[in-house]
Amino acid sequence: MAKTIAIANQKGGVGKTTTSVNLGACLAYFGKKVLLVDIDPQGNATSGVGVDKGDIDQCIYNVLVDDAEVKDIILETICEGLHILPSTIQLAGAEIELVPTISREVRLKRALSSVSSQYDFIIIDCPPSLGLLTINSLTAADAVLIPVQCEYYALEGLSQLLNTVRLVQKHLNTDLTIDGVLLTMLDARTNLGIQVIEEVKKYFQDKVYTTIIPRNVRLSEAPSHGKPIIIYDPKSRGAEVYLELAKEVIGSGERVR
Ligand SMILES: Nc1ncnc2c1ncn2[C@@H]1O[C@H](COP(=O)(O)OP(=O)(O)OP(=O)(O)O)[C@@H](O)[C@H]1O
Ligand SMILES: [Mg+2]
Repeated sequence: MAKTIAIANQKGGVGKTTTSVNLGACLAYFGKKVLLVDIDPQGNATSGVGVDKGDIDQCIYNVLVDDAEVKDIILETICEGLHILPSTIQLAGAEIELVPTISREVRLKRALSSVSSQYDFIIIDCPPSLGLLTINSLTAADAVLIPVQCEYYALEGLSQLLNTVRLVQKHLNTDLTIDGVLLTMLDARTNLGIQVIEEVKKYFQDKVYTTIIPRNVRLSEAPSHGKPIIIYDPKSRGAEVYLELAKEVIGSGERVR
């Protein structure tokens, strides 16, 4: 069985997709079999691994709404060992279309269980909201990784996210753990970044990843080339830190297959 990690924060632009794509690619680089699940209608993780959204007939929308088989929709990516369950803008309708359906919160979990044994890790890139798509992700996950940008108001909104995690733990997925907070986009030249690190560590203590992701221009360029950083610029600082994060994630325990 794969270890399933949801990358979630309802705040926009904190590094969820950058982390999903690059953690996924780096885990695959270390020989792990990885499924990247794009559950954001923006489809940034899909294009970030080189898949042209215009070429896709069916996406995760069909899995969630039409009960399509996951195995028929998964695509290979430019990284060996990294597969993607893609998303397109069609998914935007799912949030509303799922509302009146039976077992609407467990659809992703059920769908992924059919392929889980084929992977070491399943990484879910969540949208910037706490709606049904994020609830489905938290219900399907063993762990949640929360990217937090090293900026003012970094902790704002986190109590709402933690509350949602607690509700999912109580009602839908008792096994869900918070594996950690990942500090992202640190600008080491500013005192602000250091202050945010201290504040986050005070609040989350040992639940903060040792790896901290700095601001790195190569990381922001890579998506427009449809490549994860280890392919776009393997010698960059961005590649180094995401490899470090992948090691940390592998070290913190895979499920025994
Ligand atoms: N470490 C970094 N250094 C420089 N730029 C970064 C870094 N991480 C992310 N970015 C850039 O910041 C922007 C937001 O990142 P990203 O798309 O990963 O956030 P997100 O949380 O997925 O956003 P959304 O909530 O819209 O899904 C993107 O343009 C991305 O390229
Ligand atoms: Mg995103």
